[in-house]
Amino acid sequence: MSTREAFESAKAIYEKWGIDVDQALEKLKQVPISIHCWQGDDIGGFEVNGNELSGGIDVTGNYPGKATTPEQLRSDLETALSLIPGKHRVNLHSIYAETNGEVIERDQLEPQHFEKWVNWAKENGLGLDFNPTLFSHPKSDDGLTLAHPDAAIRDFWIQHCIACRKIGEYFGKELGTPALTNIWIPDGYKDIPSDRLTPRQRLKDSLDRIFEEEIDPNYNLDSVESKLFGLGSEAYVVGSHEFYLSYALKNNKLCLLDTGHFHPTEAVSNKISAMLMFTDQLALHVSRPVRWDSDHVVLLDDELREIAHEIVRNGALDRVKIGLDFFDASINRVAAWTIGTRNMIKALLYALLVPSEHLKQLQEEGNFTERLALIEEFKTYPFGAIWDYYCETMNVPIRETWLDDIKIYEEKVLSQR
Ligand SMILES: C[C@H](O)[C@H](O)[C@@H](O)C(=O)CO
Ligand SMILES: [Mn+2]
Repeated sequence: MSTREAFESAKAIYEKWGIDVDQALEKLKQVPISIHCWQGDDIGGFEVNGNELSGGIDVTGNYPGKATTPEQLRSDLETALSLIPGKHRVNLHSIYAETNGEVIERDQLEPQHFEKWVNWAKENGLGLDFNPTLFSHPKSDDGLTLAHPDAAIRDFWIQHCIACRKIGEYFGKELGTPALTNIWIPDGYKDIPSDRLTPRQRLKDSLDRIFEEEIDPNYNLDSVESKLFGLGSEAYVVGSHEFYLSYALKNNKLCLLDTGHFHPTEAVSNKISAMLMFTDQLALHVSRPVRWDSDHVVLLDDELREIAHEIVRNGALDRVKIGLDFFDASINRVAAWTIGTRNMIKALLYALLVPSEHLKQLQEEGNFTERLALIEEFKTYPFGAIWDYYCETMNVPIRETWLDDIKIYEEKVLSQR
């Protein structure tokens, strides 16, 4: 049976439930996923005076072929993008600046240092998102940045974040789609703090200064990313969820939820509807924590599907900015991007192919037996045939055939590095 024939027969099965499969595929095409560049080089970046990764995050593994130049990273991203259906975005960190061999301190970064990324994004029809980098730097060695007791250090990082918002604005102007500039800081303490308030007051003050200048939201949007703990900030993180949720709501910023930044039984899927009642937009870093914030490659697991259900059935595909955040150096890095991003898209498609209105109605009627029965039966509906057809019509390999492309790329390119 051809992919098309399998699709037609699967489509008829979904249509019995009133699901418009063609419309679902059209919707899916419009959803950009922000793919994080840092999976390609283990969050190394290209600073001339680059430092070891710090900030309480860690990448493990030494699979050969990591990108060590911007050209290599872009080529790896292009390969991954050729295996992922749809038009997407690439998420950069400030450490990916290209400064022609010159040392440019982070507070001095300018749009010109990202001109090559912008030209590349234009050539490839991509949007760009951005992040100031407040780690892997001598001025963050003690694990404090925007909440640092030393005003000079705080000032340095404030200026860095201001510079990054201008770079985000430049991305948005050049590419015709607003950049999401996301602030995540490592600040916290390893052991029980004697004062939780003062660092939070300093963080609030720093953020107020960073966001003082209004930037047209058509060009740049700001988000703030919370965390529960990190290596070295086990007892206390200044930018906790409650801190940033409150800050974002009060200051009209996007609150960014990283799926690895909560207690192990706390689900981000359960937060989305609650937050969407009080905010226009929110942002995600979809990741996979294994026992800790380990940033494993995203799987098509229950929680990913639940996140997708919450976005789709609440009509929030344009209100939730979906970004990815994982880094696994123990496997082929291009494959890691491909697996994780395809899974995110699969989850959205899965959610688009569920009779959500009917399931909502069953719940309203208190018919929990039928609700559970249908949710479970839909798991073995011929979803794969619709996914294959989507991949084929979007000109990317179907099922696992993309692995052949990865093997060729590994042999010809990655293994030669
Ligand atoms: C590199 C990223 O900015 C970083 O992973 C951050 O988003 C995070 O999640 C830290 O735990
Ligand atoms: Mn994150």
